[in-house]
Amino acid sequence: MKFTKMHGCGNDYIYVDGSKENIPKNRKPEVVRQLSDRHFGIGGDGVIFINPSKEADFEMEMYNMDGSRAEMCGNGIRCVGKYVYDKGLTDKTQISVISCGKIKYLTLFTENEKVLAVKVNMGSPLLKAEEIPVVAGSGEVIGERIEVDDKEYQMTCVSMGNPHAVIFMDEIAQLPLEKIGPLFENHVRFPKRTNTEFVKVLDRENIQMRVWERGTGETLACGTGACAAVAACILNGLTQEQVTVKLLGGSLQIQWDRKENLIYMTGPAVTVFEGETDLTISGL
Ligand SMILES: N[C@@H](CCC[C@H](N)C(=O)O)C(=O)O
Repeated sequence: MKFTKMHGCGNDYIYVDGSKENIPKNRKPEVVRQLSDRHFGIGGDGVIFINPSKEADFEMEMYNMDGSRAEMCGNGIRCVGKYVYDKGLTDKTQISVISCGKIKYLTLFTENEKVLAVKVNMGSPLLKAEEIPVVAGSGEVIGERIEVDDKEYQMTCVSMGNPHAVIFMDEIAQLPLEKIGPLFENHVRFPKRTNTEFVKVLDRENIQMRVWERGTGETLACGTGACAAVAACILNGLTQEQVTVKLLGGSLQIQWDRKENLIYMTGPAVTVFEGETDLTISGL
């Protein structure tokens, strides 16, 4: 099986051309776990299949490291844009990509025929509790109390197609994410589990963020998480509409255009290496 290893701000995935590599859908979770393993596989935060689509230019089929499917992936979709352009699968610099039935629109920024950065219209954030989903009284979950490991936190919940709980903190550098991350992810209030963003507001234009991702653990960056964090900042009156999100692996520019109610994400997309792997080890 041929693959390309790519990352966006250090959030690294294994990219596979689904039109060429025919892996049965029911075997994908197991193959994903094996390929993502950083000791016994290629290593990555998960696997993304790029498939043909009738509704959009391309389809993104995204899996977390544990083999679970995710509805959307912000860093991943920028790399999909780079993959299809750099490999000549399109010559357009404005493309559409569908994931789990939702179409996103990408603008590709190129230099010397290669994509360096991508701006994505990530659509409107969903704020109603049942849309996220989070167990709460009806309406939006903004600065609501949640108890984790005998400690009280205030969370703001946002769906960017996938679920996010945003927690504001004065300090995040020393936070024991390995301990508290899984407790948020699997908390009884999140029926589909959750991604959790721990955010320190630096000023009205800059925030710092660490993330515990559903199905993967702590990653160096999360694009949908950065969008959710900025939406949460604005809902809590903490920042302006255009914000730089500083993550462990780099920075993303996020804008929530309140008039159009659309979130735009701009950031890098990088190819690390290409290779071929023998899938017979997983019995295929
Ligand atoms: N890292 C991604 C999000 C990947 C999916 C997430 N773990 C989930 O299960 O929802 C991003 O950049 O958005």
